[in-house]
Amino acid sequence: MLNKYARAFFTRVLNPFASFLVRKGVSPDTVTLLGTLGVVVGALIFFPFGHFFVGTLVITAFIFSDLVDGNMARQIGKSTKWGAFLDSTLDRVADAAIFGALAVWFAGDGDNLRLAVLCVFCLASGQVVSYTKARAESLGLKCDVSGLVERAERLVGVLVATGLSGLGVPWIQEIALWGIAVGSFVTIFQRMLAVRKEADGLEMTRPGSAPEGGGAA
Ligand SMILES: CCCCCCCC/C=C\CCCCCCCC(=O)OC[C@H](COP(=O)(O)O[C@@H]1[C@H](O)[C@H](OP(=O)(O)O)[C@@H](O)[C@H](O)[C@H]1O)OC(=O)CCCCCCC/C=C\CCCCCCCC
Ligand SMILES: Nc1ccn([C@@H]2O[C@H](COP(=O)(O)O)[C@@H](O)[C@H]2O)c(=O)n1
Ligand SMILES: [Mg+2]
Ligand SMILES: [Mg+2]
Repeated sequence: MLNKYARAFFTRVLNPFASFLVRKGVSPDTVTLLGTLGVVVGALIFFPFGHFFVGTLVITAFIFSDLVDGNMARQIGKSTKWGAFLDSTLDRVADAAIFGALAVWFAGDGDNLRLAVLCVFCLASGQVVSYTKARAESLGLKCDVSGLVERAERLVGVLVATGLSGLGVPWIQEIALWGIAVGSFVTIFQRMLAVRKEADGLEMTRPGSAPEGGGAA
């Protein structure tokens, strides 16, 4: 949903900054790499020690690089397959750092095993959500349904709630984590059903055709 409705707005807002970086000769890949590094370092330095508010601000500052890199690539007319691969792969790394660092806090000084497990579930289910689309596309199948909770929802949910929790708002983080966990679980099935439909449709038009791209796991 956010991807559909908020992306255009943020693209317009970030456009001047992306143009500035292009003029300075910065490459989209550099922005992808530095943005991810900032998110990972911000998450690992602050969240495992319970510094939720500052951590959220640092991560938020870097996470918007994910919208800037693609914008820059489009401005210079160099949207490459390598860039798409790098962007998506590092998205997974950033997501793992955010939810993993929160899990470390809750399993340790945060002393809340339920939330630690919930963070691990959010991490794992979020990665599966992304994998469904990546695997479908590698098989030449469309995964047209975005689903209830995509990456933007996961990030906004966890960051807003963690930032507010750092300011002392009670329960907000637990509510957001449950929302992300349930939403991601539903999204996995939404995407699997969509791909199943697409695969069945292709099978009807090309019965008995050999599976494509079967080598990858
Ligand atoms: C007093 C308040 C204290 C609290 C402070 C809180 C501050 C934090 C506030 C906001 C955090 C904002 C987070 C920013 C979100 C960043 C968005 C972003 O990068 O999203 C990435 C997403 C996807 O990008 P890609 O196309 O590059 O990636 C694809 C994706 O990874 C796919 O994964 P999947 O979805 O399938 O799981 C892969 O399949 C694919 O391969 C990959 O390419 O980009 C978008 O979706 C674009 C839309 C972004 C919308 C951002 C909206 C932020 C909006 C508002 C936040 C403001 C809230 C203010 C809160 C105040 C609190 C009351
Ligand atoms: N280093 C990069 C990063 C991205 N791209 C291209 O942009 C697309 C992603 O756009 P976002 O707005 O979601 O960042 C991606 O699919 C690539 O085509 C790139 O070329 N190099
Ligand atoms: Mg990007
Ligand atoms: Mg990305």
